[in-house]
Amino acid sequence: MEVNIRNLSKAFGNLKVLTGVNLTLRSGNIYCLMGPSGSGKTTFFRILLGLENADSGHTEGITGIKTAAVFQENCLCEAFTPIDNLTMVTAGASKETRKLAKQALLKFLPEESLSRPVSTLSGGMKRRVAIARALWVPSEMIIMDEPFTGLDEDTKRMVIRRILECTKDKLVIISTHQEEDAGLLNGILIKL
Ligand SMILES: Nc1ncnc2c1ncn2[C@@H]1O[C@H](COP(=O)(O)OP(=O)(O)OP(=O)(O)O)[C@@H](O)[C@H]1O
Repeated sequence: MEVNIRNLSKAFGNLKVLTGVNLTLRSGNIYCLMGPSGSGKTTFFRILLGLENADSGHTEGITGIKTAAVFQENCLCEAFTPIDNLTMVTAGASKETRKLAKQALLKFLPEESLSRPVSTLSGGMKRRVAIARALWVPSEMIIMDEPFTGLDEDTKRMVIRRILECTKDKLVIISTHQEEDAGLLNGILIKL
């Protein structure tokens, strides 16, 4: 799968956020999107996800592809458990599905945390649930907006190992402020 982004521009009033962005993104790669705060990383993701319209330019190859995302705000259902947060994004919540969701989450979190409401988890634990959910849902493309925020160094490295294991044939785009993350992810650097 190949996604082509051609001459993409976006402004909010007088503020030019994206100006003539040209990129070709291919499955099997992890792209690390870097740029100072306010350079338009989230805006770029929102355009790819269809949540925002570009002012000009276009994207090819993205219509209809299954996409998973980690947003900066986690976007979890706080009253529900981590297991519920995974099963609710896939069809059905059979015993078997719940068992698989639990197995997926155990790679990220201690067992005791999986059956209490997300609202009782720490910030870093919530982040891990959001990442586990994006890796759990069937997808061809995964977008992660600063997924490592709030994770300590060891946890970040564990999460990166999981991302590498789970995304082999997918197109993955991850924004980060740490250039070393691109190295850890064997990622291709994109500077905005
Ligand atoms: N809906 C909006 N209306 C007006 N301005 C907006 C809107 N969305 C984003 N902006 C502005 O566009 C600029 C880019 O924002 P964006 O969130 O894309 O940056 P970012 O690179 O993701 O930043 P950070 O690294 O801090 O998350 C910022 O100046 C922001 O205030």
